[in-house]
Amino acid sequence: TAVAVYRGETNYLETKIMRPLTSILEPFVGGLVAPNDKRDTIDSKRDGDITKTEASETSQEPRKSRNIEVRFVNQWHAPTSLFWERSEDDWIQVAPSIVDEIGLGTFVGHRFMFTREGTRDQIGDEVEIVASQLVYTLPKNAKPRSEIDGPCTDRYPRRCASLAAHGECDENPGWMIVNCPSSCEACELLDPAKRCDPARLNISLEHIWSPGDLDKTFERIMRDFVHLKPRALSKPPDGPWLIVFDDFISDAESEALTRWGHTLGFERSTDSGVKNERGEQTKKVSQGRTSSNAWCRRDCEEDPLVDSVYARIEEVTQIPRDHYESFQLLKYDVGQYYHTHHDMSPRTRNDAAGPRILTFFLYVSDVQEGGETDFPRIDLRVAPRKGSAVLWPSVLDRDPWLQDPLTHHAALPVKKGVKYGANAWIHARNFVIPNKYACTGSVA
Ligand SMILES: O=C(O)CCC(=O)C(=O)O
Ligand SMILES: [Fe+2]
Repeated sequence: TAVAVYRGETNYLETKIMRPLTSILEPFVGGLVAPNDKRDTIDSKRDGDITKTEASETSQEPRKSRNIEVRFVNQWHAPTSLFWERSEDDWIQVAPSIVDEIGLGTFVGHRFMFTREGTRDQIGDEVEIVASQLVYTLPKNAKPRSEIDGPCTDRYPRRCASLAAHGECDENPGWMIVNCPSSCEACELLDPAKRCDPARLNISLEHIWSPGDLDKTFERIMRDFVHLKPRALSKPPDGPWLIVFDDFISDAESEALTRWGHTLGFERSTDSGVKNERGEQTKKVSQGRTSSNAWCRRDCEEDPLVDSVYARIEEVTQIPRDHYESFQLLKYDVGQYYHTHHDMSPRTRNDAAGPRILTFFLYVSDVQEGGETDFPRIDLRVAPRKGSAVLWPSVLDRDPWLQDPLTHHAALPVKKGVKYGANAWIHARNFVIPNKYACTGSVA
């Protein structure tokens, strides 16, 4: 098996190298997944992606016998990510951040490319591994492909044409416009200002809450959902609302969420950086957050045991589910944590979906020791207990466009056991439509 050396993150990369084929093109665009490639006909719907990738790995078997270890050197002015070609015109990220260089196990004939860190923005040319060369350098003066090919060029020349012919420009417009603008004849929509204009997306500019609605929502929850055993650890006027539900999800629901996390594959959590000119948010391996996570989309979201959790959150918050991000499933091993942060970034006020206004955090497992959610500014800690949940606002009652700084929080390190959790983030406006059009960089 390949041995990876990656700036102290050996485990992460080893995992990626040993099973790169289990994760589909997820990291390319904030919140979006590549459409299933229609060239492969897949009978099993649920496990379609996995079936497909296993098959393509087998077909590469003979090439793997020519394993070599090589170094990739980044002399470009900014950090880059590295992608392999998994099968013809189908690329997958294998190294999220190369500041100077990394070593990787690979095989002769394998093709790779560098991209701008955390995006699919190709920098320089594609290169093929040859037996006589052990070092591959991205030069200082390498140019983004978009500068050479023109701004409106497909990133996957063959695949884009095929996907467009199968209607994916309408089915999956965000990923398709960003990656296949030429095949979708959508050059003008590459510009996020145009693509994400709320008027074009036909979404209301209104905030779901008027001033005063936040307090009313929490008061109603305390009054009407006694069977979920809500306890207000903090409430106005002494502090922000912070409600723990001792009984929020069933064992079956908890187990379904954990199972989905493993099926989809937990990957090291990322921070989001700047947006590029196509509106893609760059992603960096997070320093402040050492957990791993997976996004519950598609089949996961449709699982009745996940659907029922969504339905309960809708009932409790009275905010429709098209304001929610997909569940972010989290896993913390011993020593892993998330430093103090806020879930709502003030700059998201201008996003089509508006800022996050509520966090529903689900505790999906018991933890033997550690792993509390800590709210340092109000001196409160919530210990994880399987089936419980905590709910807090990210914004202020008197002006729900503004961040409430008192709900900064952290996940304290797990000391013993494994912690599983799930975030449901709720936005001021419709999230689903902007997300479909690649207008919600801020997924993680
Ligand atoms: O794990 C926790 O307790 C909190 C996680 C969190 O704050 C987040 O993912 O934004
Ligand atoms: Fe958080």
